[in-house]
Amino acid sequence: MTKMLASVNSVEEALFVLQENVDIIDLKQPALGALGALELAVVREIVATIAKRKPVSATIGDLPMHARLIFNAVQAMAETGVDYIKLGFFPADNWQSIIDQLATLTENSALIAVLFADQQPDMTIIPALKQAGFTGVMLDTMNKKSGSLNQVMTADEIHHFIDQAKQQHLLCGLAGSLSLQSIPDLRQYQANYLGFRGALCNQHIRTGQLNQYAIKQIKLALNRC
Ligand SMILES: O=C[C@H](O)COP(=O)(O)O
Repeated sequence: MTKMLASVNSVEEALFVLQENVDIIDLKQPALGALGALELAVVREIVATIAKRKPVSATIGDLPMHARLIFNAVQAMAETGVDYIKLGFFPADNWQSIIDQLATLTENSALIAVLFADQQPDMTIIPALKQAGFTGVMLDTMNKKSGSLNQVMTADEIHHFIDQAKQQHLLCGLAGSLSLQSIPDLRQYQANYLGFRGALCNQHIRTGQLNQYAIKQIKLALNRC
């Protein structure tokens, strides 16, 4: 079954989606970018409040591709006790050296690499992620105005991504301005989870308030996947 990841930015929102029984509670500050980070103190508070009732993931922010900066951010996030740490691979030519450095953290932390579908991501990196001990890889979009995942990538490209991730036994997720209407089409990929923020909010405004009806509809549609 394809699970539902819901991105939230506060203790209140985390409790709200917990009550709606989403599968993964993802901590992110949408106002700060595609993978905007929450303050570590807020992350710690949410981890304590959720108290293992659902897995919690968190992003480390839209950081420049500096290996030491990313290493430090991942290490600091790991200390909050989140179950998964999501880090974005933004366009750069040093992905391999970043992956190599992070390999020392994967023994104790579950890392999820986020590749950006609207930035022509280099999917040949997927075996290297596995070799370094990453737990998963997902697609998202960097520019939230560029359209949804299935508008910026062809079905063949998405299938290729899923195949590569599954061949490496990595958890694989899909996100990027997904909506309730995209779910029937996304079913074919059999991803481990689909991630949502904008579609969970009033008027699909990702920095706005969560909408209970929208969350329920998406959860129901995913139950049919
Ligand atoms: O990881 C999932 C994201 O929070 C997706 O955000 P979005 O639906 O606004 O593109």
